[in-house]
Amino acid sequence: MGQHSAETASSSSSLMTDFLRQAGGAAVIDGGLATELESHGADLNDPLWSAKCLLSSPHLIHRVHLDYLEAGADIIITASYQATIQGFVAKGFSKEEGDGKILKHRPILVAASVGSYGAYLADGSEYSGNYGDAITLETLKDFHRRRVQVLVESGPDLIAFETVPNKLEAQAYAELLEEEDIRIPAWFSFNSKDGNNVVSGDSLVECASIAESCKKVVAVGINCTPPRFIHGLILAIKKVTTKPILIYPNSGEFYDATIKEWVQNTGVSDEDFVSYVNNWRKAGASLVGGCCRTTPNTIRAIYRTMSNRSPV
Ligand SMILES: C[S+](C)CC[C@H](N)C(=O)O
Ligand SMILES: N[C@@H](CCS)C(=O)O
Ligand SMILES: [Zn+2]
Repeated sequence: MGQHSAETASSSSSLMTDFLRQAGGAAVIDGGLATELESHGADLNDPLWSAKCLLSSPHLIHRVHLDYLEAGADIIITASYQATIQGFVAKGFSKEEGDGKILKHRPILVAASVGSYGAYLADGSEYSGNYGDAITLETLKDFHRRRVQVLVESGPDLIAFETVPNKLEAQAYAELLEEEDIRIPAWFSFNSKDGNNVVSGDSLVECASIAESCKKVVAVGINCTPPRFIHGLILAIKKVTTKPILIYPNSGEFYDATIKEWVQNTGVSDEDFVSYVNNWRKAGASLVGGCCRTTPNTIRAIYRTMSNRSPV
């Protein structure tokens, strides 16, 4: 490893720990972006899902990011989850456009979202992680390569590889970060539907170990997963990582991909969601927020609960 890349690796690895130290030992991540876009009237029944608003209503995205910052989020995640080169080309675009960067009034990190190949399929495959034998490590690296480069060129503080459903995609991201010599640190966030493995059935511990061994990864954790599973998942991740642990669960509701709606009205209320937060912190999570079906109210409540932060 040359001197330059050694320096990069060390500045990458300190970004999150420095940020957490400054924030008092823990930080708040924002909540569901798509959920809020919908509640402001956006129709996300589209192959691009929330990324459709980058084209049709960027003012709404701006508004939702500000709402989350006002609610207390220290880290906001961009609308690029389902923004893929292939998805925009299918809409008749060739090559253009990037994300704007929000003005910082206090230390804030902007995390560029990268949703999985399954998210691009727009059929809920990010909750199965079953891509079939035709999809190989190389396919996945090639699928993500250019979009990751485009996101990096837009200057985010972090790349958020989120809702990662299987081990193959985690491996693809880790190799891509190295091959493309990406200088922006990343987090890996997996999802689970059994509180034990990631959604494909691959071992969470093995997935988290891939994140652990990648120098460019500065935090590892779980998102878009029911709150009731989170405590056990944190304990599992803790066995294999020294990196900060992040969690941003969904409300606990179920996504029906055929009708593209959240169908069970049995989600966890904001109060209940927040009642978990101290336990998650004690279990070892230092970054806490919300994913689908959580709102600025959820984040405000998390922020209040975490206001007496102490180093972990
Ligand atoms: C995290 S899920 C709710 C995202 C949407 C899905 N990829 C779809 O397009 O239906
Ligand atoms: N960042 C995305 C996550 C989807 S699982 C969103 O909040 O809409
Ligand atoms: Zn989600």
